[in-house]
Amino acid sequence: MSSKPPHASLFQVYLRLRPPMNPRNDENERFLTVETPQASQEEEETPVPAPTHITLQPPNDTRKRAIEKFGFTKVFEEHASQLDVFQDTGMESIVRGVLREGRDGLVATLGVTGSGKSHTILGSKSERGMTQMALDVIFRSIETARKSDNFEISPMILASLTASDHSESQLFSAQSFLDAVYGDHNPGRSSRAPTPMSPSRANTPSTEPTPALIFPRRQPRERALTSPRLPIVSHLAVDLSSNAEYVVLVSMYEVYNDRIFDLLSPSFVSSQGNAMSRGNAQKDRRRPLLFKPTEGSPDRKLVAGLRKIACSSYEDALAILDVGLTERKVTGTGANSVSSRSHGFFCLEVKKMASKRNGEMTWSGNTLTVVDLAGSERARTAKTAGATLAEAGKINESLMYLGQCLQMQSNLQDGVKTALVPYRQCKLTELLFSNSFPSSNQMSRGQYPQKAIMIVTADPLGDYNATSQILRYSALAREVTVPRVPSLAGSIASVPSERGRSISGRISPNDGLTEELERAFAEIARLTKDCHNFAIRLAEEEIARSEAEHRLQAAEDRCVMIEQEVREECWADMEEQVEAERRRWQAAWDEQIGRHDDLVDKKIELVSRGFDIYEDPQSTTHERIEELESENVQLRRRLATLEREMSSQSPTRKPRTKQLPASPKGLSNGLGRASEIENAMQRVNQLNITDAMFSQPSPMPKLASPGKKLRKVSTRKWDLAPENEL
Ligand SMILES: Nc1ncnc2c1ncn2[C@@H]1O[C@H](COP(=O)(O)OP(=O)(O)OP(=O)(O)O)[C@@H](O)[C@H]1O
Repeated sequence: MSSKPPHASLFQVYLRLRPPMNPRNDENERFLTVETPQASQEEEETPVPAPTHITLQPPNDTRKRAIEKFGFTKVFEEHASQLDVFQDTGMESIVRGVLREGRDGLVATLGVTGSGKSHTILGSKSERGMTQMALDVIFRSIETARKSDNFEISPMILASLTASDHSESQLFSAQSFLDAVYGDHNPGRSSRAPTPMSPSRANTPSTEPTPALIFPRRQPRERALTSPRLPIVSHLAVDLSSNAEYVVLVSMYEVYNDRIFDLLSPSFVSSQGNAMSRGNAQKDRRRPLLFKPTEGSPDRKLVAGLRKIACSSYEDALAILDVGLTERKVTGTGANSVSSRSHGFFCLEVKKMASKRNGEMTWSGNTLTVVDLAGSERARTAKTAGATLAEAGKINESLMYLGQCLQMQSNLQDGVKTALVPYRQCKLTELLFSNSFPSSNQMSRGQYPQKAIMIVTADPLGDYNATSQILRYSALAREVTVPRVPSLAGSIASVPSERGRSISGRISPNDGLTEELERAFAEIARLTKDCHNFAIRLAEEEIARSEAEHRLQAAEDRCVMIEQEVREECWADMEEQVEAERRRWQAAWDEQIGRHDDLVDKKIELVSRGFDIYEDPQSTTHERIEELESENVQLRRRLATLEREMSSQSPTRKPRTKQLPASPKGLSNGLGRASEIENAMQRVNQLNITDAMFSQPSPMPKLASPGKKLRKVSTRKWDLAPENEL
């Protein structure tokens, strides 16, 4: 068995073994051994090649399982350092591809939870990971090729970068982004370029696009300020001959529950500012992004609408990485205290600027994507429940699809004509593989398939079943051996022939018996061979069964997840209904209370009226006086009219207005109107009396109704008007 030449596969697959966490305390049996490679016999001075194969020895249980042997591009044993892995996986050539050859690069880690994926990709407090080392190599390489020593990302550069970007992204300078995240208390960042509002920039035409840069304020984490500097990779810097300006755009996203979320534009702030502290129960209110062809890139899918941060230094890029990592979903499980619950994608786009004669800037470049996959896990081992278990279901499902794609890759190498790699089954495989198959159109435009490596991590003392599952679909080659049972037929066969020759030194005369024996031996040999073949088939079946078990496990996880989702939906529905009902009852209650209050008010009013009916005597008196005065004026007018009439009938008589009160009876004459005048005069006199009466304070009690009395003295029309008018 030999692993296939690297160029034949989409991914070069490396295996890295994790050292035991506590060597003294590990009770688990080691199930994985590294095959020692054979040194070339011809050239004795040639160093021993690196191991490429491992053997998986099933645990000694009742199940007779086959021994499996797996082949990889290279196997890194427990003692391999971060730098060994960086150098020997060919990261340098991947970075060179991005910087010089116009080829995208992809580095991903795959493994069971807790096997060391994040350690490999992101490092630890004392050592850097693949991402940081790749960033260091990139920045060291472009610094030597830069035209100017003091390159600063001006608003103009940012604007031209935005115009050249096809992924509908929002671009910000690292400085404005970090200012938004950390505010002013940002020690250790004084070396960065001035802010866009600083005086040195005041004269620059403000062409920087200004989409809202909202980010919950954070306290800078300790790690961001004291990031490790080891291992040193300065010797790996790529020589870039051309003098140009470069900008590195950093973007980060995670695939969580098969949806893509930007890690650099969070939508909510956790109280402690750490994703670890965010309960998984908290609803995900982030807006998922689409992986789609865009207007500027119709034949290639891109994650659209990401936030991209333009960095001109290693420190800036590191700070951005740190911000994104605090947003990533991680949680503590039974298998790993800091377990990644999403597949993290960290994209480093290296943009090279070329200025045209008219001063216009054009940008070209490629992307290095570093992927930290979430680990497959068994609910029993990880002791997960609820939302974390549901997440695990999604993780296992996406890894199962990834396994199918990787298996298809090894089939392609074997020359098996299979259908296309089924990478469109989930977001994870789409993101990992869609750039591996550029269309002929893209190829003609100089877009080559990406260079990709997969680092499979395994714990030789960990979970045998989960590890063998991962190795089965990720290995470039696989061989199954069945432990041989000592052949009974062989031992029997050897005995008579020995005996036959040793006894006489000649061929036995009993030829018939010998022939029969030989036939029997041949039969036994055939049966033994069959038996061996059956054993191999049995081993294959055993593997298929364990794969089916794995799928069953994934399906069960999915069921649990669906159940969880349904429960959550029902719960949300129920809550909504209860809330609606509560609101309805509240409204009815408020209405009832309102009505009751009105009723009480009315009752109070009625009761208070009964006790205190008050009429302002003064205002009533005034009204009455006015009324009577106007009546008086009318009466006087009437009187004057009557007098004029009378005087017109007897021109010799003088008007007797003043005498009227003195002798009212004297008016009773035969003219027919005298009595009327007399009445009127009486009324006038009465009114005068009433006037006098009202000008005095009212002697009547308040409750008495003066209106009634006054009404008696009011003049009625028919008292004065001529009869014919009535
Ligand atoms: N090569 C190594 N050398 C030293 N420590 C290691 C190594 N690999 C892993 N570890 C340690 O093992 C623990 C688990 O590793 P890590 O978090 O990287 O696992 P993981 O595969 O990313 O898990 P998950 O999928 O749950 O996120 C960590 O404490 C890490 O520091």
